[in-house]
This record gives sequence, C-alpha cells and structure tokens, in this order.
Amino acid sequence: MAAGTLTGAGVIVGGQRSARRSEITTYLTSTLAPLLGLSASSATNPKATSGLVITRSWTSGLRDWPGRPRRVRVRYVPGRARVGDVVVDIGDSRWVNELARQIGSRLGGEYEVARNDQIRGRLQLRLRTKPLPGEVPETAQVRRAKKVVNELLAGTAKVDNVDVDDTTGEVRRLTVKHDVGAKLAAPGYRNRVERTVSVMLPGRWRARWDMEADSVVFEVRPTLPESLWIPARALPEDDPLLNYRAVEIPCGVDEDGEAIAWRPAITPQWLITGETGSGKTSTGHGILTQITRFGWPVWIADGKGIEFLGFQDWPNVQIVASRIEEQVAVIHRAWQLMEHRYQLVVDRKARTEDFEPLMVFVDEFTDLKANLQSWYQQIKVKGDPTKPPTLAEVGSIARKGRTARVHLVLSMQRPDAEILTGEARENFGQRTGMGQLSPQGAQMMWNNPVTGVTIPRGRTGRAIGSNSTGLPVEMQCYRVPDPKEAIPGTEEYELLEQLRPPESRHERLLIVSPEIDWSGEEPVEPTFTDFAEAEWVKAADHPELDPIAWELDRDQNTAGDGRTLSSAMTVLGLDDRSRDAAGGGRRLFDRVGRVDTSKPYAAATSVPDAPSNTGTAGDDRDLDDDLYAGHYSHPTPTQASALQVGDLVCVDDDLGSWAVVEDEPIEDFDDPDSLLIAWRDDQDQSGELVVASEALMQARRPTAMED
Ligand SMILES: Nc1ncnc2c1ncn2[C@@H]1O[C@H](COP(=O)(O)OP(=O)(O)OP(=O)(O)O)[C@@H](O)[C@H]1O
Repeated sequence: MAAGTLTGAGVIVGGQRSARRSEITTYLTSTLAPLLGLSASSATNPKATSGLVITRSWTSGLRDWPGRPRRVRVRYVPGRARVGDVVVDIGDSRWVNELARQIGSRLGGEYEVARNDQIRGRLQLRLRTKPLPGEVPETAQVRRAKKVVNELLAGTAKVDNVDVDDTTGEVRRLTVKHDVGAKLAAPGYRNRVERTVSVMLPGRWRARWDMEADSVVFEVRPTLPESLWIPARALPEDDPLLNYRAVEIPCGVDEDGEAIAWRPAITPQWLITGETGSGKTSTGHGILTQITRFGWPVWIADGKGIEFLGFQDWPNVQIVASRIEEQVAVIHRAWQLMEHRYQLVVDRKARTEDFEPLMVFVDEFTDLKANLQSWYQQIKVKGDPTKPPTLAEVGSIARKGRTARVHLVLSMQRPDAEILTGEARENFGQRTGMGQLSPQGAQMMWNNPVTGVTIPRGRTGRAIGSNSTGLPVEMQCYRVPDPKEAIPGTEEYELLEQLRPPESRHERLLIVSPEIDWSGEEPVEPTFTDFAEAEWVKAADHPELDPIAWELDRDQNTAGDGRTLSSAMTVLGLDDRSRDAAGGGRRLFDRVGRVDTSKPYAAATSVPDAPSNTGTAGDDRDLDDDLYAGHYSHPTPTQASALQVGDLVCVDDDLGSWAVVEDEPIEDFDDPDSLLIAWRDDQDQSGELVVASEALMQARRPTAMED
C-alpha cells in the first residue's frame, strides 16, 4: 500500500468497512514501528506488533470511506528512537508530538494527546474535531487558496491566518508572510499577483501589501451598498471666506465605507461623466445641497434645461440658466469675474484670500455644446469669431479658475476627448465616472483602459471616483431627493428640509434678455455679444421677469391644471380652457421644436433633448430585444484566450445571461488546459467560468461611445 493518507483509498461497501478499518490499523502499526523502537523484522511480525496500536470509535464513514478513529491507543516500551536526525527518549514530549503528527498525517486528521502514562507506557490520542479558536480546518477551499498564493509568491508563502465564511466555507482572507523581496517593488508584479488571486479564487479579491514587513493580506473585497441616502450633516461655518480651505463635499463612499469627498481648495475643478440613468443628476444635486450650506454662491448652466428647476429657489443658488442664451451669459460672466479678479491681483488691489468663492455648475456640457453651436450659427453676425467664445471661456475657467476662486463643476454624458486629452484632463483633479465606461472612456478618464469598465449597469449611483490620494476607486454615490419631485410629508421631503441652508447669503439674480432694437429704420436683432453681456438684475427687484414669481402666481390661478396644460388638445391649440394658461392661445407647437419668432432665438434650444438612446424605429426594436445594443458589438464566437477585460461573455447559455470579463483570463494552476474567466454582471454578482483554453465563447466587444 502506498504511503500517505490512508483514508479515502479504495471503494468500501457495508461489512467491508470494518475489514478496511482493521487493515488501516495494521498498516498504521507497521509504519509507526521505527518510532516505537521496533526493528525492521519485528515491524512486519504480527505477533510482535499485535495490540501496539488500537483504534476505537471511528467517525461514521460514507459509502466509500471508512472514517477516522476518534481514539488511538499506543502501547510503548521506554527506550530510544530516531526522529529525523535526532535520537529522542520514547515517551517524552518530542516523541509524543512526532507520533501524533505521523498518525494525523496518515489518517488525514489532527490528533492531540488525551493522556500519556510514561510509567505504564500507554499513550492515548484523540481526534480533534473542532478547530481551536481562530483555527480553520484545512478544507479543499483552504488548500487551494494556500496553493494559489504560494505559487504566486514564488513558493515562499507562509500563511499566518485564514478566515473563512461560516456558511459557504469559502476563504475570505489570508494573511501571508513571504520572501519574494525586490521583485515586489514593481507595482506591475503586485498587480499581477492581485489579479491572479482574484481570478483563481471565488469572489473579487484585493491585496494590501506591507512591503517593509514582507507580508500581504489578500481579502475578498467588501460589497458596496446598493443605495445610500445623503447624510444630513450639522450646519458648517457658512462664511465662504472663512471656510474656504476647510470645505469638503462628500459625494459617496468607497468599498471600505471611507468618504470620497471633493475639496475645492485642493482640486478646484470637478468633472463628472455618466449616461442617462447613472445617477449623475442626483450626484449634482448632492453637490449643490452641500456647497450651498457652506454659504457659497452657485451659478448653474443647466444644459438639458430641466434637471435643476428644483434649485431655482434654493438658498444661495443665484441663478439657474435653462436656456442657451442664459447659459452663454452665465459662463461669460463667470469668466469675466475670473479675469477681473486676475487683474485685481496684478494691480495689487486684492489678494486671492479676498475672493469669495463662486461655484459654476455646468450640467450636460455635451448638450450645451450642441445647442450652442446650432444657436450660434443662427445669430452669428459679420465680424463674430467662427466658433462661439463660450467654449474657450469654459476651458479658461478650467485652467485658471483656482487663483480667482471660480470653481467649475462640469458634467457630461460621456468622456469628451476635447476636455480629457493631455493636460486638459489634469485641470480636473477631481473626476467621477458614473456607471460603466467603455475602454476608450476609461482611457480618457483614468489613463487606463480597464478602470470602470466592469461597473455593474444595474447599480445606479455606482462610480469610479478619485479618493483622497487621487487614486481612482469604486464608490457608491449618495442619493439625493430631487426638490422638484419631493412631496411634503414624505421622508425625501424631510431630508431635503434638513439639507436646505436655513438662510441665504446671496440674492437670486435674473438675466434680462436683450430686446430687438427698433430705433432705426430696420429692426436690429441682438447679437451674440448682447446675449453674453446681457444685464443681470436682482430677482427681488423684478418680479415681472422672475419665473419663480410667475410660478407662484400661476399656482394661485391655475393650481391643479397640469392635466389641461399637458393635454393634446392644449398642445394643438384646440382647448378653449387652456388658451390663457398655454400662452394667450398660441399653439404650444410654436414653442416646441422651432423658433418662436415673437421671442428672438428663445425656444429653439430650450426644449429638453430626447434621451440619447432613443432613435429610429429600428433602434427601438433593437433596444427592446437587446439590452446591450449601442454599447457592445453583436455576439461573436471568440476564443476564450482572446477575451479582454470589459468584453461581455455569455455566462449562462440557457438563461442568455451576459456578464463583463473582469480580468484577463488566466490558466488554472490545477489544470493548465483550462482557463479561468472572472466575470461580474449588471447586478454586481461575480463568479468564474472554467473553460478549455481553446473553447469558443459567445462574446461582445464594447463599442466606442465617446464623442
Ligand atoms: N446614488 C444613487 N443610488 C441609488 N439610486 C439612485 C442614485 N442616484 C439616483 N438614483 C435613482 O436612479 C434614477 C436615475 O437617477 P438620475 O436622474 O440622477 O440619473 P441621471 O444619470 O442623471 O439620468 P438623467 O441624465 O436621465 O437625468 C432615479 O430614479 C434616482 O432616484
């Protein structure tokens, strides 16, 4: 019989089990003979060995397994025996330990001393059934985990501690000492080890290296929560000049629950990307609720025209520009303020410390750009530059805003090459990429084609954000109720009330739309410059221009009339009751989709764009059938070894479930002909596929989505 663990060998049925147990006992006795001081010839003599080792109280064996004795009794005669290179006294502690070790390794269990009577030469060992406190049984999962880290750490791993999940038995954490030395200095090496562990072991893993102590902790990454309402914090110091350096705007938490926050005094400009439904608007609302509590004035250019309506009367929000000509004015005035402050510094009339900070929030910059370009073509006059100056002004604020304390928060659906190429990206020290990125987007945002490409699409508010050391980490952004939607009496409404600054330090402002000049022979339309430099007034002084005042008025006159206002008859101009409310009987179509000639250039761009993923009927049909249309190519049979991080693979043919490849496929240490593919799906579930290296799998590659 071969040496090694005896149990488990052979197939045993019914009565054969006791025969097998006695066979094991006989074999155990003969292999222990040298330790018991017997000569080689006595060891094989049944008479000499009879009764030396007695096994009792076996654990119940399964069909093909004889179990293990809970008790082993050994009879011995005092004398000397060899243990490795040393000679020990039979019966002393070193001898007992060695005997227990050998019995344990042969029976595949752990044995401890129950009694040792050295005078009578009787040793009783018992099977340890429960692990010692803090000790983990050597299950198959534990063995595999140890093997994987040992191979990755060049065979030098000494596992100090293992934590397993009580219910599944899966390994959750390993603390390992190693002797890999200088090689580890290269982050590439450490990353590779970390990634391989993540693919080889169930779950998503990370490593924390202690380079000085030559140790590393591998652990399963904690799961981020699905939704986190923004916490209401105590009212901070709200004088923006006093609090400037201390302002910190938490926007969510990382997987360890650490707050991810923006500190405008350190990283003055913030860029947020996220497609429709990623939670970008909610994140923007969170920023506004917090910065206004610090008493900062806020100007908003609402590229979509509808996302920030609920902030029109929020304390310290001075203006919400929802039409393109107002957005142009907001950006221009912010740029002018910045230039003015620069000049004050140059003229030594003021210092940066004197400047009250201003936050300019430009939402949906891509929509704003598109609207701006088409609007500019309509109003551009001879002598105007070919491109509207607004874009250059945004770029200028991004570059130079810090000194003038003009802080830009720019949000857009997808990473934009113009903003995120080379040095321009560095202007936005704070970046948040909400939702899943394509490899191209990840490259633009994080200079790495894989960061953020596996963010689960079914988790709104999930993002990659820069942490306090500037590194991109996965996070869950806070959720914030929309003031426009919150209904009094609900928890959302209560939370908003707690978030709302109790007082406003900054008055609401309005932009006076320039008029057609009728003084000459021909009417003269306002120019781009007229719009950019339009006059600003205090809202309190001009209720006739103030949409909030109109709204109050309208609420009093037409409360509950939204149904009539939105009916098709009203839109077609056929409902008598709605004529007044809808604007003096003019058809709403005059306002929607084409230029309302009674108001220069006003409405052509004030219509909220349709979501970008709607399109032709064909597209719609695709979307209905295929959740991934537009983001991934059609399914193609792809060799497993050619899969890349970010590809979609079919993880269940029967259910037609798809998931994103999380790491490069890796050859299985236990079976070099197999590849392991770690995946993560839309609901943040993860797992591994084991496939033959040559296998063809249905896969879809991300398509370029960026502008
Ligand atoms: N951080 C979050 N956690 C969980 N759910 C959220 C979070 N943020 C928003 N949501 C929910 O997801 C939905 C979409 O949110 P939101 O409107 O902010 O997305 P968006 O990316 O701005 O989309 P859009 O561009 O269409 O406005 C909302 O119903 C909102 O309640």
